[in-house]
Amino acid sequence: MGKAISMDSTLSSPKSQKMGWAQSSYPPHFRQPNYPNPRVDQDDSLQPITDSDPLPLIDLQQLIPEKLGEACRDWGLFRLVNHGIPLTLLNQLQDQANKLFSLPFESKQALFTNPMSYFWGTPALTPSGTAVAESAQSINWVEGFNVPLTQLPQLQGEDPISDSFRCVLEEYGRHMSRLARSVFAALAMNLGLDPTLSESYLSESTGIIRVYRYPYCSEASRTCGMEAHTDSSVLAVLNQDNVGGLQVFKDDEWFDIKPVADTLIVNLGDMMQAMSNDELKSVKHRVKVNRFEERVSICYFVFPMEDGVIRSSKYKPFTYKEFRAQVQEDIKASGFKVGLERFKLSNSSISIGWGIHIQAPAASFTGGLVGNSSPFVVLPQVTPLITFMMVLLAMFPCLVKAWREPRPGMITRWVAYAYTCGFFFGWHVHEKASLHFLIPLAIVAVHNLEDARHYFLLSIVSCYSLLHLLFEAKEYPIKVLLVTWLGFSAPFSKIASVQAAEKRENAVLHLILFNSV
Ligand SMILES: O=C(O)CCC(=O)C(=O)O
Ligand SMILES: [Fe+2]
Repeated sequence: MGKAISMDSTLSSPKSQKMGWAQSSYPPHFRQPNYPNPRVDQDDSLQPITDSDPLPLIDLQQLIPEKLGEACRDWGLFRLVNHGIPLTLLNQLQDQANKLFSLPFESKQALFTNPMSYFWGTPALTPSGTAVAESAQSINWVEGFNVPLTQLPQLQGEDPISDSFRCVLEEYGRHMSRLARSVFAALAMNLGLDPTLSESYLSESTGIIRVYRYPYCSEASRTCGMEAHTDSSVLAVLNQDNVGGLQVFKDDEWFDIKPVADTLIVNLGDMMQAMSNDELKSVKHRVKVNRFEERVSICYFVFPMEDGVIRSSKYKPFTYKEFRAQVQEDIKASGFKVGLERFKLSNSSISIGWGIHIQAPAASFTGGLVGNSSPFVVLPQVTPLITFMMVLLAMFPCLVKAWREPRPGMITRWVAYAYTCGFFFGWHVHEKASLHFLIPLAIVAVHNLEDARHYFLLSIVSCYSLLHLLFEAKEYPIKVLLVTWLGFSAPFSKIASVQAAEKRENAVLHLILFNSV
């Protein structure tokens, strides 16, 4: 990389940003030339923890899995204290971020290239770091740098700003991995997760750091720094400056997550929720913008292995790669992330083991328990179009014959045949539909022994297929009678057909004799 960045001397101080002199460092969309200078009399120091802070507090030096689990079940996020990151490093990181953001807009675009990137207006990025093009574009009042930690060495070069940024991030990244590992291990223990899965469920090599700046905005009440969302990661660790603006949604209310000195915010993402079978929450959160001050935050995200399968009793097995692709598809199509809902098994889904889930069809008034589609476990799903083609194909010989030699006397027979095809191959055909072909067949059976034979066979099939509809105890005798009658009548039908065959043979013999005489 190593590009030398020329900096305007008035832009070199982060403080100059807060005084509103540095509009040229903002993406053009965020520049507000006529807006009065932001207030400069803000107290820059972070506040200590107070009793009024409702957030659960977790001490990393004394990590108690039960306490951690409770915080994550209840809030899906917590404030982390005693995290072991030196205060000097945290301050250096904030300083470096401020310096980087105060570079002219064009320089920032040039400085970070694939797979690192500079972005603005949306936090939704593709794996290569470019913004996902949303169909319904809603601008988020934010700019940022996306840095996959494994790519950090790429920032090494002669440019002093990006180089010092790299050094600080490398050290910070190591702390983040350590933190994520400890928190995940404690949560996994609390959930009773299989320890052999840990490696694929939390892959430290996937760690990325996002550094955000939320410019001040005259229309703060109508502008979103970052719209409400859940994170796709396993865990996220947020490090915010003293401005504030982060909010979480809990019990139908938005709570301010106040900046507190020397603490970090850890929040759970969608992957953690799936792994925990929805026991833990991927918390919904958003960022508000400030009318007078810009805000800087540094967020670390860690994900599962791309191709590792996540198994859960609440979701279909999926890989993080599939999840990410689905999120991007949804954002492109509708502007919104649908997230875990896309992979959810419905309440009527039954797990039969070996990772196989069957969607149990719901009973409906018209469809009965059969429903419109009972999914197969192994076979491909049959669609109405396929069944339509099958019915047409089965009817084809009959249709061709009827077309070539139209015989009105045969119409009942053909109707019976067409219904039989529909019964065998049609879409959502109930057993009772066998009456469709049995009734016309009964009519033609009176005149033709061949048809009578077909009628006899099909009426047995039809009667047997209807037996399960007689499920009440008092209907049992009817079942027995039906089966007995069918069983006894079979030999008679055989005798009748033999007699008929004999008659036919005699008739042919007579005919032959008569002709020969
Ligand atoms: O800037 C923040 O405090 C939060 C950022 C965030 O929620 C995200 O990047 O997903
Ligand atoms: Fe987030």
